[in-house]
Amino acid sequence: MTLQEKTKVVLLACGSFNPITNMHLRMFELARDHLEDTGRYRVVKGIISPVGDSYKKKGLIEARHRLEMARLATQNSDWITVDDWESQQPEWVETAKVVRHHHAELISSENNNDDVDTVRCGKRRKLEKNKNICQSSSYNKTGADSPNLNLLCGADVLESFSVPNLWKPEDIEEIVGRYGVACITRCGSDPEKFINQSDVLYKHRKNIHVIREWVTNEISATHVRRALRRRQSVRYLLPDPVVSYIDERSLYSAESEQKNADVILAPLQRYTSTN
Ligand SMILES: Nc1ncnc2c1ncn2[C@@H]1O[C@H](COP(=O)(O)OP(=O)(O)OP(=O)(O)O)[C@@H](O)[C@H]1O
Ligand SMILES: NC(=O)c1ccc[n+]([C@@H]2O[C@H](COP(=O)(O)O)[C@@H](O)[C@H]2O)c1
Repeated sequence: MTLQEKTKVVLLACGSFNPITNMHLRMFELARDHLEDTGRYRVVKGIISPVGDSYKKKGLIEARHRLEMARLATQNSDWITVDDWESQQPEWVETAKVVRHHHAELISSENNNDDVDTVRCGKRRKLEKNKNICQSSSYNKTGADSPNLNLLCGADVLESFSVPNLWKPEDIEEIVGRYGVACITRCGSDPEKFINQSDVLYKHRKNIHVIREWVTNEISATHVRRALRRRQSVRYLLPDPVVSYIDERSLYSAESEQKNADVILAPLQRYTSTN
């Protein structure tokens, strides 16, 4: 299969990123290697979409800080970008809607003959140095193919599909059926078993790429926030500029961890109250 015949893929990661960790960045690299190793895909862009404040997760600090940390973490990447559309919405936005929004943006940039890879990240010059992406950009102009948008997530997110009142069944169907998922394994997770046990996931199993992280790695934002509250070092768990950003503003404390402590998570609130 020639480069031009491969399906272009854009990876979209939705999450709290409270704060962004090296594992969040590694997810993108793992997924790109895995998809490109199949010989069928060309990963042209990664998008990080931090959730808005109205998600109301316990300990969630303001989106402007989470966005800025994600921007600092990706400033040297030539393919991963940060997008603030989701976090700017006045209400919490379902992930299916976020995926739909980004897919519509991709299609519209294709139709406008924009470079899918560069249109919204403002890193045109840097990207043009990347031969692979340069070729894919010129290919876009022919309009010969349209990119796939895959939701990039950890296995915990996939497994959360079965939590009552957390996800609408039609949203799950849309995410896995229409777009597709790139799922990174986490300690204690068994995504293949989970897919087998779920009728909707099994039906769309060809759209779910399970990507094994062999170097089992439990860097989690929860662990990072805990270490910060205890004044322990988080260096090498987060990119250096993110560590400095947090330190300079003392972003995480016992007090910040109590944010939203008495509030119900937005999806639970939305779906429980409409039932
Ligand atoms: N160590 C990890 N291995 C695989 N996936 C991960 C890992 N850490 C985070 N992710 C994934 O990154 C995405 C965004 O993560 P998010 O910030 O919402 O979760 P988190 O790091 O687990 O945060 P928290 O600990 O605050 O719940 C999710 O899809 C999550 O599954
Ligand atoms: N029904 C839904 O669309 C739904 C439910 C729960 C979480 N999510 C999303 O999953 C992501 C990860 O959330 P957590 O940080 O809680 O694991 C967030 O972006 C959140 O918006 C979506």
